[in-house]
Amino acid sequence: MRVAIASDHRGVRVKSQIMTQVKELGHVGLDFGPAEAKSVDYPDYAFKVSEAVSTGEVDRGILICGTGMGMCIAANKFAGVRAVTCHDDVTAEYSRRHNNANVMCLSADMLGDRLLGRIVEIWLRTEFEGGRHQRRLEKIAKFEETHGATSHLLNGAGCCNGDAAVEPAAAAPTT
Ligand SMILES: O=C(CO)[C@H](O)[C@H](O)[C@H](O)COP(=O)(O)O
Repeated sequence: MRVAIASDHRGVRVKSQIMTQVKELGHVGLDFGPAEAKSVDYPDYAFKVSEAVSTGEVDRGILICGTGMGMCIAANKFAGVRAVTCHDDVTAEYSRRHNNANVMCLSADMLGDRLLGRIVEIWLRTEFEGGRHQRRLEKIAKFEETHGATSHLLNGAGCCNGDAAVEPAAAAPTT
């Protein structure tokens, strides 16, 4: 599989550890940054990876920040992205078996290296079960389609460079 991996400043060390592991497991690991542990904003990196998953450029994404929570919130704004925060063997396994998660978010601050390694291995090797779970995911996909709350592409809006993604909406009249 092609796996895009990114982090914020808190996850840079863990990112390179996971990159090595992903390659050792026989996958193609793609580093979506950042290259150094200087303070950055996690949504910029979540958006890069989620866009790649959403468009099919990669099969899966792994995102690492302090808690694994902010990355997950940002990642789920993209069509077709099913991002989860995993913190143990069970969440790693069931996020695949039942949710067919295609983006996994991890905490660099709270999980030790051995546990992280186990979570990554389980998440990459566990298959989706389909069946009744497929029906449920189709309901989510349908909602996404009809409500159009997510965007497919960043369209060069520049938000991955830390700039504003879109022009601010016109200010509402105050009177
Ligand atoms: O989950 C997160 C965001 O919700 C992360 O913990 C971030 O890494 C964290 O918010 C970054 O905080 P910092 O004080 O700027 O390092």
